[in-house]
Amino acid sequence: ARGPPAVWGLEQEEMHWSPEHAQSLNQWPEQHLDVSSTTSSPAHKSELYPSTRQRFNYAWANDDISALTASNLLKRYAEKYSGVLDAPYERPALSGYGDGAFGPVNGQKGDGESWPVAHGSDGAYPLTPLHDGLPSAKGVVPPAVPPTGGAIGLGGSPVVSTNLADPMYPGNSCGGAAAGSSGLGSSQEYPSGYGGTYLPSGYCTQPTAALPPPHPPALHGSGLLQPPHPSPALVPGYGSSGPMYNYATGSYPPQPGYGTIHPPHPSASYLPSGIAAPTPIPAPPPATRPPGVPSYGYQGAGLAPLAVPPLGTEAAGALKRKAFDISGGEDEGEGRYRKYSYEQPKSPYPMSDNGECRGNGFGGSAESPQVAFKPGKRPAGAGNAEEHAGKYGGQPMKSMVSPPYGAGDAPLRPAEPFEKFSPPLANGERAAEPGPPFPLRLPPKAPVFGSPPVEEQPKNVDPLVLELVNTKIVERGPPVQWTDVAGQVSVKATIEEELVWPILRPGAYTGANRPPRTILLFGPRGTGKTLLSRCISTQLGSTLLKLSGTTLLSTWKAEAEKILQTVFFVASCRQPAVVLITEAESLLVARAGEDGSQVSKLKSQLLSYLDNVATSSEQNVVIIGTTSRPGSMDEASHRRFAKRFYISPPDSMARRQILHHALAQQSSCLSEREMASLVQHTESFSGSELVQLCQHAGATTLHGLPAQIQPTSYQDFEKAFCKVRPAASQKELDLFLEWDKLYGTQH
Ligand SMILES: Nc1ncnc2c1ncn2[C@@H]1O[C@H](COP(=O)(O)OP(=O)(O)OP(=O)(O)O)[C@@H](O)[C@H]1O
Repeated sequence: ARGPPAVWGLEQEEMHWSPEHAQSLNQWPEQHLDVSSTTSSPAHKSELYPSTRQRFNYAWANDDISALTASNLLKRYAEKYSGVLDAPYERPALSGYGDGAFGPVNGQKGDGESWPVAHGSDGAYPLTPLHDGLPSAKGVVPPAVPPTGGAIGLGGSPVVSTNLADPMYPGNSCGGAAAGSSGLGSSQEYPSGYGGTYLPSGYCTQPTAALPPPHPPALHGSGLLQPPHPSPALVPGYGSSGPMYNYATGSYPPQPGYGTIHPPHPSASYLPSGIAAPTPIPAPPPATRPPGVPSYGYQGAGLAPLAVPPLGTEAAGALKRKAFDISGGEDEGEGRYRKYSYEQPKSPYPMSDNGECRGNGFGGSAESPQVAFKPGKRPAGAGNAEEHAGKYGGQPMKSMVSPPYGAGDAPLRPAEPFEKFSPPLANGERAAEPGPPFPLRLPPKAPVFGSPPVEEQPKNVDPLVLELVNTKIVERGPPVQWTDVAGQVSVKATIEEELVWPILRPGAYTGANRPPRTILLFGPRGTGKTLLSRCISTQLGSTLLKLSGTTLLSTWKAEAEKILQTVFFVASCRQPAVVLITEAESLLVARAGEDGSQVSKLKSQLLSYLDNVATSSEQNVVIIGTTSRPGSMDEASHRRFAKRFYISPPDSMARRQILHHALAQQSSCLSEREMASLVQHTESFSGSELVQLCQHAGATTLHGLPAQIQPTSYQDFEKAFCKVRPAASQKELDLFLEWDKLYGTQH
């Protein structure tokens, strides 16, 4: 038999293809099969060899074949090819294709040379395109997939198997010897390592006598036997241009049990024997990385993966936080917001209403033994206060290196206890400050906003203005922790989840929900908006630049635009940075006043910065605006802030905490009932007003006896109430609530 003509023509120039060849090949089935009858029973088609029926369709389709002839042919071919057809796909034709099938070995076979064939290629040709299991015939040898090991790779690739000198099958009694001597193994191009028997045992099942005769020498000589595989890639082991197996045998260590083998892939040359070339696995894009993937630096640094709450659960989170607020934080011991809350202070004011304290408005309580008030103790760690104050209180900062977010060993969150409220002391030192979670400055980065690096002095930045910004606007106050802000539990939780964490872990927050970079805090004066902003800056480990809108328009009016520009320039250079603009409404006022031209200029300048920060993905700059008059801003302005949080006056628990800690700074004697009354009478007081109230009450006592002898009493507070009143009326508070409903971010 001759090979199928359809695939031969590709190298016709090389093999001197001519129309005569085509004609003779087109007649190949008739000539070879010697068909003489056109009758064929359907029974023959369906019954005799149903499994191989399709493979011989070309015979049945011939009109000249008789049923008997066809039946005999089928039977004969079935016997002959049963071994081939039913064999695993790697077995057949490896030597059957031999050089006859694959053509010139390394391009060195001449057309006129004889082509030794192991056991004939007669059957291989017609079967090649029909055998579904023959990858080489179908052109599906996957050269790009290296075998995973010597044995597997060899077994899985028919081509490689052909090259295999298999000591396990030394005496191939069923043609193997012949193949070894006359097949590829004996080819002069192959060193001895490839010689010997290279047929797997599967060939033993094929009786040599049953194999069809080899190609007529005339076909070889005429060059008509072209390789059925036109692409050298399909013949990796033998193609002259195939790169896979063209290696010197000696360069590969012998494989145990298989003798010398070819390497799985050229790129595996650096690998020890038997190890497949690694398939490069592209790193998943950051957008698809789940939080636990170790490619992230902060986890690689040995930090435990943080369970980052998924975005998109805002509503559920808000509900939980609301529930927490409504319940007054009763579940805070177990709740997730415990860290945002003050620890419920144990009252230092026992029931001592027996008249010992002067001006006790509650009258004496005979049952209540009086216990002298002990001034509030400094929490543990107070010994570090001086050290800490020195660190943040005027001494030059030693460490100006940014926390290595995502790469270093620095904790991503400070390990603060989150239980104790320890507000900043009046003189700037901290009582129980655990210290900054990380150094507060970044190395200069390439700035955004189109400015050059900080090393290069920008031409359009006035050095004096730059100095002003560095000295007056860049804040160097003590760090503020979440627990330093009384109340606002749900706001703090929302800000941490939606702003702080995403900035600290950029890889964990990707996709459509870009973390907000612009926040508006609105509420009555003194409710802690600035304090909360400083806390956010601390949590981010960022530089804080605090700019007052009214100061910009009054004191610094002449240089207002330059200052605003320089503020954002410095922020860009000192990322991560928080630009806090207090009284933002003065810059974003809806209607222009007398100096409308300058205000509108500043307004558009600020709005462009807001847009820039919100859209740029390259920068770690957060803009926080605070206002106590949100209604005076136009909607286009306040909507530039991605989140708008209402910072309400403290609730009763927060008031108690603020009072408690304010009084801890001075000597006082208030019973629990007095404290409860105080909390009750200070509704709608802001935090700032509560602190003022305590200061006034404490100052009253100084007029008489020394403070340590005359602690602050409730009567002192009664007098102080005359001086300190809540600035926000109930009507104003209602307006805040209304505005919050309209424009505020639910949390
Ligand atoms: N929630 C609070 N927890 C603890 N202290 C508070 C709180 N709110 C206010 N204070 C006290 O009041 C002081 C002033 O607060 P802060 O400046 O943050 O208020 P504000 O809302 O920014 O005021 P303004 O609107 O005038 O800018 C703080 O330094 C702090 O001592």
